[in-house]
Amino acid sequence: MEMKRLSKSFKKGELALSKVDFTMQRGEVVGLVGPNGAGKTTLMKVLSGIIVKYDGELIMGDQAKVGSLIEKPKFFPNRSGLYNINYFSALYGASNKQMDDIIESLKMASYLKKKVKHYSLGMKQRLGIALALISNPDYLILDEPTNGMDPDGIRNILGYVRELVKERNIGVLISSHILEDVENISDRVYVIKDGAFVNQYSCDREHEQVISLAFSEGEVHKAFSMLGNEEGINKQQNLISFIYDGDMKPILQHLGQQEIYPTDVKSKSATLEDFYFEQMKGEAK
Ligand SMILES: Nc1ncnc2c1ncn2[C@@H]1O[C@H](COP(=O)(O)OP(=O)(O)OP(=O)(O)O)[C@@H](O)[C@H]1O
Repeated sequence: MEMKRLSKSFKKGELALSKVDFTMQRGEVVGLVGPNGAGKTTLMKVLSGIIVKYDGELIMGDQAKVGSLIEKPKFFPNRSGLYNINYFSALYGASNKQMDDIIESLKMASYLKKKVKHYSLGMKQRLGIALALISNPDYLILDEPTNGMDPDGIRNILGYVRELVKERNIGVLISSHILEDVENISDRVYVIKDGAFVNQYSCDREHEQVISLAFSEGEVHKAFSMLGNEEGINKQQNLISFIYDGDMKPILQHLGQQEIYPTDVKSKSATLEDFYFEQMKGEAK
């Protein structure tokens, strides 16, 4: 699935998405993160065919099917979950065996006979995922699928999505504000801000470290101005931190030449969260 130079505006002169290039292969999980209003849902709606008026070129394999869970899916609220599942299964010609597998994997059996209007948010999310899978899609688009779920539920859903990718070789695009979840499940993550992709994060970048250097109060400002050209550098009180993938020795020697020595040096593996805040610099945390 490929999207070239996607632009979308809802209001004249205001672009919700601006020249976005996107690709997703079958067999991979792609994350999508960004602040409220960045354009995540709009992109997902275009990719899943809910929004059909846009500028740009969407390229998809012949007869590729897309299943999606975006915002509030349309259920029959006065009917049971089972009724909803049977209704949509009949519509898409899904087999009973296929539906039984989905129900079992999503652990939905205990509340399937309840009316959907009495479902909790997490139950509705699971039903939405089940319905997105009924058409046996090649690509699955999930907009905040773990919203409203308890920790057990989140683990179950994310584990299930990973299994689906492996067993059925589908491609999954998933958004969430829980960056740790996105990092755990994705192969790579697009970071979107103000309707444009600002960067991409690869989830196997183990080599990158977040370095934290502590300085005495008298020296922290001088150290900051000396290190100021390190990418994504941050200063909080007497701590200076930045993402770094090289040898620290030259940096410490550079400071040492001015007789500035950190009182403490710490490093930890960089995470999606570190990367995200580096990209969002200037935004409120
Ligand atoms: N139907 C619509 N009519 C008018 N403007 C819209 C519509 N849908 C989205 N927008 C605008 O497009 C921009 C992107 O919205 P979108 O819902 O894609 O953001 P998002 O990244 O999914 O945000 P969130 O994290 O809050 O879900 C916002 O400025 C929003 O107000």
